[in-house]
Amino acid sequence: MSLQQRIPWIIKYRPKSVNDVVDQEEAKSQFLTWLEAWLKGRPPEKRAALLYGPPGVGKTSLVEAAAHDYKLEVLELNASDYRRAEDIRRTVGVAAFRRPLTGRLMIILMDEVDGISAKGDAGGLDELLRIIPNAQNPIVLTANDPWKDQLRPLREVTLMIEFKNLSTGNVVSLLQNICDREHIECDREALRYIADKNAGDVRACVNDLEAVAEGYGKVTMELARALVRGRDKSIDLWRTLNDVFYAKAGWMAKKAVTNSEEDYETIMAWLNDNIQNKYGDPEDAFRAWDALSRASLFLSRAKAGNWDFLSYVFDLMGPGVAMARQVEQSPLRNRYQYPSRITLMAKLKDIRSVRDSIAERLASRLHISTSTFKEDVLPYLFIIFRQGDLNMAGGLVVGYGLTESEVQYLAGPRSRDVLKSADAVREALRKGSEVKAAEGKGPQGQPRQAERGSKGQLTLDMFGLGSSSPRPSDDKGKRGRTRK
Ligand SMILES: Nc1ncnc2c1ncn2[C@@H]1O[C@H](COP(=O)(O)OP(=O)(O)OP(=O)(O)O)[C@@H](O)[C@H]1O
Repeated sequence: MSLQQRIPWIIKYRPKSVNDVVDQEEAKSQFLTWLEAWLKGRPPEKRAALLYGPPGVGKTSLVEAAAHDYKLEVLELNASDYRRAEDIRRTVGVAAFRRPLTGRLMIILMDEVDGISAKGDAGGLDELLRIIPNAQNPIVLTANDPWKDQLRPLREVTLMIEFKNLSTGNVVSLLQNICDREHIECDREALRYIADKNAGDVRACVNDLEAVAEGYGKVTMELARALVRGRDKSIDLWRTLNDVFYAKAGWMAKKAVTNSEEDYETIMAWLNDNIQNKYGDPEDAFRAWDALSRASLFLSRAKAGNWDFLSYVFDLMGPGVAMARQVEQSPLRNRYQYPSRITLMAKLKDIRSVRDSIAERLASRLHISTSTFKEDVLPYLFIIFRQGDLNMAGGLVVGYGLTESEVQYLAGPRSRDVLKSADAVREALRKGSEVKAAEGKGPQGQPRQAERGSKGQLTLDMFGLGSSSPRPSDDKGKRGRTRK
């Protein structure tokens, strides 16, 4: 793994062994007794265990840690993705009766079974109930709230294991341990503050700790107070971005955007400006930006009253951006950056209108349709403006007469550099014109294009924007003009 990549602390410090799971002694003992019955070849009467309790207290961690200790495979599924009877049959149904090649047991882990709704299930729950009593592999279900009515039959056939919130003292020690291993200076009182604010949710605590430490290099009470109290905004946003960019599956990214306290446009602006920071591959980045621009389209339709479109907005902003990263690489290590004000405004106004205005103007210059432009040309413009040669980008700005907000759209965080480069191109063109004029006035009075090019001067031809093209708007009247 390259140094550029970083692993979020909740993954880095996930318990590797059952001993690392803190403060859940009773749950641990119940779960291990149940699992050991399986391992001894005497499957327990209840062949599924239902681990329940508040979020972020170690339910999933315990299952993964036990699998690690006993060298068992885990098949992890998300119940909300496996609602239909057919899906359950194809996944849990097959796995429950099959031994992996190692011949050892395989734990089937279904997260969030309380996400199964009675209405939308199309038989998923019934199918699960049919499989459990005969399963040949241990099935583990997790839930935050197992007391919903429709889960009653499931409660009857599973071993219910309760997980409680961790005590503040244990959470503080856990956070202190992370700080020590990261060599981060921390104030114990600040850790206590973070633990209190999150009321036993270790995932939230570790995320908050990382947000403070990563942003400031230390964890003081002052920082914890300022940041953790304001978590609804800054930390929630940070968490949303992290959960999208580091999502291992589409549903995780979707959950991140739907659970965020931020408004959709703000999340979009942040994602937009940080895609480049996180995705090193231009094609990944393009796919992510493309998904975002579609999300923006659906959002405007939703706001026009078609609220059904909101679910597409979530799909495109979350899984659309997360799954755009197809290469086998972790996101880059770069820190998140605040979207520049102009970008934010441009995005909030409407990303699409900027895109459409570029498409309309440039498509007619290139004699292609706007949809061909968007599909075949725009991706290259993104690459040139965001990662390519600045001189080329500057030339395109001048040649196509792009406005500042259009440059913002194409270049994102690099727009200032591109605008500067465009100024340099204008200046070079101006000087070129002066030379031309001077040569025109010379004794022979015969300036030759080829000679000027060979002197290394810039011309719009160099950018494929020769004089046959219509003149760019902000260049009108300047080309060929001489300065006295
Ligand atoms: N008891 C614990 N001991 C050590 N680390 C923990 C514990 N509980 C949670 N964590 C940390 O918090 C992260 C999230 O925990 P985990 O996924 O196990 O929570 P969960 O109870 O399954 O939550 P959810 O109900 O939201 O799925 C873990 O990666 C780990 O870093």
